[in-house]
This record gives sequence, structure tokens and C-alpha cells, in this order.
Amino acid sequence: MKAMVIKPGVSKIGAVHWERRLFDSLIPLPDGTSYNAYLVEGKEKVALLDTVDPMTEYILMEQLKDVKKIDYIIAHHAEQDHSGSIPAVLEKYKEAKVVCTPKAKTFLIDLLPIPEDKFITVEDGDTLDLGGKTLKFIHAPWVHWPETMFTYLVEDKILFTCDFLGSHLATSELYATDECKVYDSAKRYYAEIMMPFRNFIEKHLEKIKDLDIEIIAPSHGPVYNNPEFILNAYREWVLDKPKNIVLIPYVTMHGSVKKMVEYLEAALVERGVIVKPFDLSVTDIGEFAMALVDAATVVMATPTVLVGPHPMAVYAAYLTNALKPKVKFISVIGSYNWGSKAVDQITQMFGNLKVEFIPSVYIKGYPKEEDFKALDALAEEIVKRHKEAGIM
Ligand SMILES: Cc1cc2nc3c(=O)[nH]c(=O)nc-3n(C[C@H](O)[C@H](O)[C@H](O)COP(=O)(O)O)c2cc1C
Repeated sequence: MKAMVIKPGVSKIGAVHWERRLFDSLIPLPDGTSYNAYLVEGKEKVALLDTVDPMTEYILMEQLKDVKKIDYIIAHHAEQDHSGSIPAVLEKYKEAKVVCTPKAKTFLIDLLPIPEDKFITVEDGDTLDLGGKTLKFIHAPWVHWPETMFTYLVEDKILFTCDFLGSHLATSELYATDECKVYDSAKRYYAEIMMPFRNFIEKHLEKIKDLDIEIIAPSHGPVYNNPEFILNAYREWVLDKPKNIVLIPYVTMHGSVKKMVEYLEAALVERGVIVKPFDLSVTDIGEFAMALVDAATVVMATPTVLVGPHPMAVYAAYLTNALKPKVKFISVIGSYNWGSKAVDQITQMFGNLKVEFIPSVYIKGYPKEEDFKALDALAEEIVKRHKEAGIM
């Protein structure tokens, strides 16, 4: 990818990683990703904002081939997909300094071979004049590590936000022109990476609300020349107002739990609830994470395996708890044969969440007449709780 000019003296470089399909050995990437770096050239000094994942370092170094000097490398975040190529850039530009928060300095020293004398640390609100281009640093911890910050380029009204507001989306376009597509990718990114930090996000949105922002330039996915598009999306996602949606992540080995899920799904839909079942044996777990952004209720559906819940249900429950969604109600349905602690074990897994538990429907074997009645009662109870919470 050649440099893409955003404004005179400001260009997007970095790498588009079209074929990458898994991030952090955890997150599915159906649309690949990108590692965006930005070059800001003032009359006196030149700054490189972030680098790229070491897997694509050669692309960045090729882009820097004709760049005579870099005075500053601004490191917004110490994670290696942005910082991992800093050593290579420092090797080429011997005079360059790494500019970051004090916490990021300690992280970068831990994670990478960067000598201590290469750093300049900046406090919240500090500025750096490149000559007609002023970088203003905004500390923004916990999006999504404790050391993160943004940079506001004052004269050009560009906010560089690193992971915050980003999306895992490989594209050859500079700007987020296909907003439907980008909305989905950004929501997936928010769900998987940012959602556990909703409180911090609210504070950061408040902190930047009076900035005059023309462009938001994140470090994954396209740049936003319509900043309100992504800011409004985040405002809605962090709001503590779930929607009238029930998620049913389920596992079945021989069909009993599946029959229960199908019945409960129909019973809820009949009563005016939106239902999203996820067969955990085949689902893209990112789709489930995305659905967690809005859902009011999660019904875990699992058979008993070796006394406890099926391991795939354990994974979904663990993830739900870790991502700290705005879910308000949780229930468990499922099936066993001779003895089970599945309900107890799974309900203990949501310690991070402020949820009410709705009594479970846990049956012996394949569901029968009285079990379907119990599922009807569960559907009624969910509707009642949604109504009481003003969700429907
Ligand atoms: C590998 C395996 C382990 C199981 N372990 C237990 C168990 O510890 N306790 C129990 O009551 N049932 C156990 N079962 C039985 C299932 O929980 C039961 O058949 C259930 O109805 C299966 O639901 P499904 O048809 O949705 O797969 C086990 C079944 C399998 C295949």
C-alpha cells in the first residue's frame, strides 16, 4: 500500500493484512485487519504515529524508504500490533525518540528491546510542535490497556485514537465509505476488545466531546471523515440500556437441548421477544460477542458432560462474564441423565455481572410435555422481567 494523503503533511501508511483470520489467538477476523501508522510532517520535525505488527514490518519499512528523517515515534499503545516494529524504525532512524505515556514506557521496555534513553514521556494535555503541526496528547487509559492515549493534531483537527473506535477490516479505501459494513466491523471490534471498559469509554467520549474533530484516524480499519458516525455508534453501545433481545448460546450432543432451544425460541418470539440462538459448536464467537452488546437476557443451554456443563458452554459463559456486557438477566436450560451440577457450576461463572438469575429448566433426557410447559413458563418470566425493566 502506498501512502494515502489525508491532509497536506498528514498521510496514512501501514499495512493491510487481508488474509489474517485470527487475532490474539482468540478473535476471528472474517474481514482481515489493518495496522495503520500515520506520518505527520511539520516544517521542522516529522512524527510517525504508531507502527505495524512485526508480521508486516517489511511493508512499513518499504513505505519509509524515501522518508529522510523521523524525529518522533508516537506510541499510543504498547501492544505489539502497533508497537512491534518500533525497534526496526529506531534502527533506521537513530535520532528518533519514542513519545508515550509514562506507563506505556514501562510496558514497552518490558515487551520490546527499546533502550530507556529513547523515550520521552508525555502527560495529559502536553503538546509537541512539529512546526505548524501541533500534537496534543490526551491520556485515555483502559481502551483497552492501562497505558493508552490519543493524539489530537490541532491544525488539521484530526484525532488519532489507536485501537479506540477502530475496526478489524481490511480495505483499500482510505475512508469508511461503506458505513453499513464498517458499522458491523467496528461493532465486532467494540464487542471483543472495548466492551469490558464501558465506564472508561463513557469518560473518554465526554473528554473529547468539545474537541473540534474533522477526522478520526484509528489504528485498525478505515479512517472516519464523518466522525459522528462512529462516535454515535459508541455512544449507543456503551449506554446501559439493553434491548428486548434474548441470546441462547447452546450445545447439544444428541438433540435434547436443541429441541429445548427450538421450543423456547418459538415461545419467546410468539411473545414479542427477539431471539438469537448460537450453536456453539459452529458459531463464530465474534458474532456472539457482537450480540452481547445489545442483549437484555442470556439463556445458557447445555447438556451435562461429566457432571458439569459442556466445555463449549463453559467457554461462552466465561467470555460473557469477561466481556461485561449490559445483560440484565441470565437463565440456564439443559438436559442430563443420572446426575448433574451443571446449573450450579454455570451460574457461578457470572461474578463480574450485575444480573438477576431466572430459575432454570434442567430436565432429564429428551424434553416431554411437562418440560415444554416449564419452557413456556420461562418465556413468560423473561417477558415479565423485560417489561418490568422497561425493555418491552
Ligand atoms: C460424554 C458424555 C458425558 C455425559 N456425562 C453426564 C453426566 O455426568 N451426568 C449426567 O447426568 N449425564 C451425562 N451425560 C448424558 C447427557 O447429559 C444427556 O444424555 C443429555 O440428555 C444430552 O443432551 P443432548 O441430547 O442435548 O446432547 C453425558 C453424555 C455424554 C455424551
